[in-house]
Amino acid sequence: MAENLSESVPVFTDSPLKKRYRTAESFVDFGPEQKFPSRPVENTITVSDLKLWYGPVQALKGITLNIPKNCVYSFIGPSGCGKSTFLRTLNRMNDMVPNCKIDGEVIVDGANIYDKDVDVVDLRKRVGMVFQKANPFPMSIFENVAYGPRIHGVPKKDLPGIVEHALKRAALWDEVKDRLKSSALSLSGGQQQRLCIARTLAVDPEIILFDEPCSALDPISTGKIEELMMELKSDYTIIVVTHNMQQAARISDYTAFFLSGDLVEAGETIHMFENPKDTRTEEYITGRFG
Ligand SMILES: Nc1ncnc2c1ncn2[C@@H]1O[C@H](COP(=O)(O)OP(=O)(O)OP(=O)(O)O)[C@@H](O)[C@H]1O
Repeated sequence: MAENLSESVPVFTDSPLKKRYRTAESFVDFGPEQKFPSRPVENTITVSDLKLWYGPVQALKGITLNIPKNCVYSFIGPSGCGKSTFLRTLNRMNDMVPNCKIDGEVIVDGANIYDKDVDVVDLRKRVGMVFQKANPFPMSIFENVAYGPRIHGVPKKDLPGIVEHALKRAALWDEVKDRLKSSALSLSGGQQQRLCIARTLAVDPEIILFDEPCSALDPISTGKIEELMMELKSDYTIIVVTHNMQQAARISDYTAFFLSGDLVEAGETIHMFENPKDTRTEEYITGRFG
């Protein structure tokens, strides 16, 4: 079995992609012998012909995309191409935008999240979100993480265990375990972002949407969040909007490239960066535009 698998998978050793990025300022390295088995994947989100308008302006022009379970999926593309808009359609965050109209289907766990009877609060518990700028509540570290479970009716006696577990999972526990009653606003920017991740994890989501989670962070804090996203995919599906192509290449299993409201190309990250099918993708990832 193992032999068959190793025969059937492409092995990238000294690829043009590695050369390209090594000669640029980045540190992208897919490792000496990364293997990408063609395996059957189970999708957690299936999007069909999704269109979105802000008033008269069409921001998404018919997006069709499958997102597999337990992966990191990056959305890339130039400013204004619609990647954040698309991300927000996956847990109906655009519902709050006046004059926003949506057409098409987003199936999560077998049900269209745009059906009339969908409980949006429950949807956002299952599909959590971490924003560009860390936004802790002006309360203690403990209360920030306990907030979600509390409003979802978790008994008080269970909160300390949930908070500890979420903070450990967000790789923050060791840094805050002796100051849980301190204000969350006393944490550094990177710690605040990990606290926001812990807050999201505390309500036990299946999918976590990250909207440029590192854009306000220094390289060390960015590295910690990237490492965390890669660890979390064993239990969650991670979807991340990023402007940083090196980041997409470093952390994601799959990448989708958007341009002017269209999905130009999507697939395994290694294949997209190594051998893009569309010249517009190639131009974007090689820095010729955007
Ligand atoms: N609330 C809104 N009302 C009206 N237009 C909007 C709104 N949000 C986004 N848009 C428009 O929709 C288009 C897509 O925006 P979106 O923020 O999704 O792009 P993006 O690719 O995430 O950009 P960036 O990388 O700059 O964040 C843009 O033309 C933008 O101006």
